[in-house]
Amino acid sequence: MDSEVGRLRTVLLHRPGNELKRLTPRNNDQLLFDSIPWVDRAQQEHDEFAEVLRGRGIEVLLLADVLREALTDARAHAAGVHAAVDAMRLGEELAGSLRADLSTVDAAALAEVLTSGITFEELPASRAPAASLVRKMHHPHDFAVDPLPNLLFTRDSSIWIGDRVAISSLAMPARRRETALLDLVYAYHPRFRHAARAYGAHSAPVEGGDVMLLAPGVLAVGIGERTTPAGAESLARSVFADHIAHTVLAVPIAQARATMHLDTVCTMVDRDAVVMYPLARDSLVAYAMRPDGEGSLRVEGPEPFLQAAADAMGIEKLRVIDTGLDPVTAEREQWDDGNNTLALAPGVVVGYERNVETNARLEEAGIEVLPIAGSELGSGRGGPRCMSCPILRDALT
Ligand SMILES: NC(=O)NCCC[C@H](N)C(=O)O
Repeated sequence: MDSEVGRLRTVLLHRPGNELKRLTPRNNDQLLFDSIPWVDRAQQEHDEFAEVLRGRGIEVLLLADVLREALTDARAHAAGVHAAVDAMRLGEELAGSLRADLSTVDAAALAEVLTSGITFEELPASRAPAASLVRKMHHPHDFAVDPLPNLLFTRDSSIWIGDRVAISSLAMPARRRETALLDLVYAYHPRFRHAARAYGAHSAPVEGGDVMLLAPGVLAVGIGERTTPAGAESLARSVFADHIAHTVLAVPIAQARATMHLDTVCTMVDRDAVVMYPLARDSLVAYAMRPDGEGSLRVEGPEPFLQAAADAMGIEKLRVIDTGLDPVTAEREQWDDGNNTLALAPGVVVGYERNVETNARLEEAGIEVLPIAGSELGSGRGGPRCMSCPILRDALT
């Protein structure tokens, strides 16, 4: 895959499941949701999103399916149990007994534990109550295995670049275990087990929402709340070593919840066009990393992002679709992921229907917007791009 906008062929989504039912007003901040979603409606909205993609001939893979299928491999099952049970949290006694229990469950049940977590109350009653201080002292509703409600945002946890997949190293504690799940899927699912890797899940943090394939050979990487300079450098070294990119632009973004990833302020909507939060337009800068020809990097800049991007892409100008919004509407629609579109082909994007003004300006500029509902999906602060991991796109010709 070499761009953001080549015709999309295969995409990985996660239909939100029981893990969203774990969210409460006490834990939603820590679990990175801004409110408590109505789960049935979120699922309905997500089904509609998937249908829009299927309706355009795109193959939709669901994470729960590929995870379950991967876990039918005994090695994956063992790795899944290992990833679920944290002896530092549970103590040796309880960790040992939970490991023994999970080793006997089938792939579907293990997948459910890995995604939805398990509370102390849900642990088998017979397990180590006398020998486990941890079990006795925890509140029954505490998590023995944390749920992963942010699996919904498949964009962030793995990234396809060229014919390689990079498993992200996620920055926030609430998302770190997603790495292990995606690693299982790519290592053991028959469809993926021969996929070559890029970067390395144990490197410094890079999240997929920060990584943008501006053009064949050209990446932009947001640096902010999630992706660190060290992470961007690791990714650059890896893609240069594999000859799948010649330029990586590191783009500092505000370290704030509203702008947690580069794709919250900017996404590509055509080969040479982006939709961008107006305040970012003139303020974004980029540091350009290129191979120095001797196995290391050369870093230049900073210079204005739009110029650096156009130069690296070999075009005269990267068009910014001017949403022309007043500052208040722009801020509201940015918060509601108006700039977070998913391109299905050059000039065709999916966007949340609620961003009426942004979508109207995109249409005026000749971009076809396929609207989807997102009132509940958006409670985790992510739009169509965040909720999708493209696996295969046609090459840009
Ligand atoms: N690419 C994205 O911007 N993803 C959105 C992730 C939202 C999720 N609740 C998070 O805070 O990580």
